[in-house]
Amino acid sequence: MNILIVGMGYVGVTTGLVFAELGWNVTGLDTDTMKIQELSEGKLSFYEPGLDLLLVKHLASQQIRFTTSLATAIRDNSVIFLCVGTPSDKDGSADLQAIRGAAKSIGTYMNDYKIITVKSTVPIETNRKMVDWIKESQNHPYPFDVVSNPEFLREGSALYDSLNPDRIIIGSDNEQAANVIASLYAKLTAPIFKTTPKTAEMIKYASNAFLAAKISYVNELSRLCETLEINVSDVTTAMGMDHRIGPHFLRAGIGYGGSCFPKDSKALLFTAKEQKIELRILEKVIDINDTQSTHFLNIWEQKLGGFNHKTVAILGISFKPDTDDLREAPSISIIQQLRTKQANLRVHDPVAKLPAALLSKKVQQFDTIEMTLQQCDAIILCSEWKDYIGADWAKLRASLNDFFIFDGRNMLNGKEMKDLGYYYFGIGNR
Ligand SMILES: NC(=O)c1ccc[n+]([C@@H]2O[C@H](COP(=O)([O-])OP(=O)(O)OC[C@H]3O[C@@H](n4cnc5c(N)ncnc54)[C@H](O)[C@@H]3O)[C@@H](O)[C@H]2O)c1
Ligand SMILES: O=c1ccn([C@@H]2O[C@H](COP(=O)(O)OP(=O)(O)O[C@H]3O[C@H](CO)[C@@H](O)[C@H](O)[C@H]3O)[C@@H](O)[C@H]2O)c(=O)[nH]1
Repeated sequence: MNILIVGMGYVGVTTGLVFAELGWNVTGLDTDTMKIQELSEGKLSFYEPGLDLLLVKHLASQQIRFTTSLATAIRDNSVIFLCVGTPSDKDGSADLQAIRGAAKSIGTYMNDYKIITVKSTVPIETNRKMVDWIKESQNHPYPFDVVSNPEFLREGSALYDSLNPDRIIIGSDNEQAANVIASLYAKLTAPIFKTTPKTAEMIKYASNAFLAAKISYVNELSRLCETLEINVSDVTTAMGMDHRIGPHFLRAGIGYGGSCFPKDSKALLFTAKEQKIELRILEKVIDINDTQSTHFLNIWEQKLGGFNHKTVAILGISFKPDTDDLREAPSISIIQQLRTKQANLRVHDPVAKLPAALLSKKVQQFDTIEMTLQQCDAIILCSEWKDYIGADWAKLRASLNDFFIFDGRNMLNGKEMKDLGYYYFGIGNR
């Protein structure tokens, strides 16, 4: 079967390469000609462990190819996966411009039966609307089915997650179309859950909002633990030993970021408001996340005696380790807050680069941890890269002017850092 993937971002590239790995013929399409040119040369436009090698492997095997030629790609492929972006609009709703654009192109260029599968995260009822958008743009009423197949991969472990999913959700009103999509995943061992398109759409949002809620729950708890002088990590480690709670997504920190939790929680809230239903827990989840970094910056400011004219190292700017994605990264909000407090910032990340608009005489990025820490008064850790966990903190002390470490991810051992002579403060973690 020939598969077309529309949208060559994190999800599209990973999905395409995974289908190539499973033995299918894949074409990757994007409107961004530069991206397609680079992919055709074996280069990724983003950092994601393992994908680079797989890209080179499947370019060589000709299991995957890339194009910007919409009409030909649509005609040549019977199964089309939509992996285009669905970013937040100003009002919090999902911007469906790219999805609608792709649907119209498919309607315009299709020449026989197609299964159009939506992998992008889209609001409830979008799959139903897709049918109308495609029909409106058809010159001839070729038959087609629209299937919802939401994606659950995490950045930083996209390949592993896609090859080892906990479940595969297939939402379709047509059993035959659902079976075709299920057959594409036959070599994976994951359970397949078949349902209606709108239930599939809801499963995606409900899952992300629940994971975000777990994080905001422990983040709010971390504020109380901080004042009561209780180590929140000890509390959550023990909580996680209860199999009804589970150990995952209980790490307190400066808040969740990334291209999904912030936008998807807002989009679900928008849908609820449209239906005049209150989702009060979700409202609080978002509010706690929006205020978490400021809550702890204020505490750290007091410990340090003010950020004014202090030199502060920011270690780890990506929204989580093993990615260079800065979308909604808490580090960016922290950098902006510290700039208004007149701090001088020295920034480091193993792969992510600060956008030029954020760089200035007072905000500079360096290539090594050692260079970054020169003459710093304090360090703020924003994402838990292994480079920081495994750093030689005894040696690094020599570069510093003062020894404050504010650990926004509770990634270092507080006792060990104090033994090395640092003033260590975490998130609800003394
Ligand atoms: N990033 C993740 O970890 C992740 C995980 C699960 C689900 N999702 C969802 O998957 C979708 C894609 O996310 P992403 O992070 O891969 O997005 P992205 O922004 O990295 O990539 C989207 C790509 O689509 C392309 N595009 C836009 N309009 C197009 C069109 N009409 N035709 C062809 N290409 C077009 C863009 O040029 C871009 O390359 C979103 O709905 C997101 O919520 C993302
Ligand atoms: O205990 C935790 C776990 C995560 N985070 C933060 O939460 C954010 C999101 O992390 P993660 O979920 O690992 O990464 P994403 O790539 O954003 O993946 C989420 O969003 C994707 C897009 O929808 C979904 O496909 C995935 O299932 C879902 O985990 C990051 O800022 C993490 O630092 C915490 O603060 N504490």
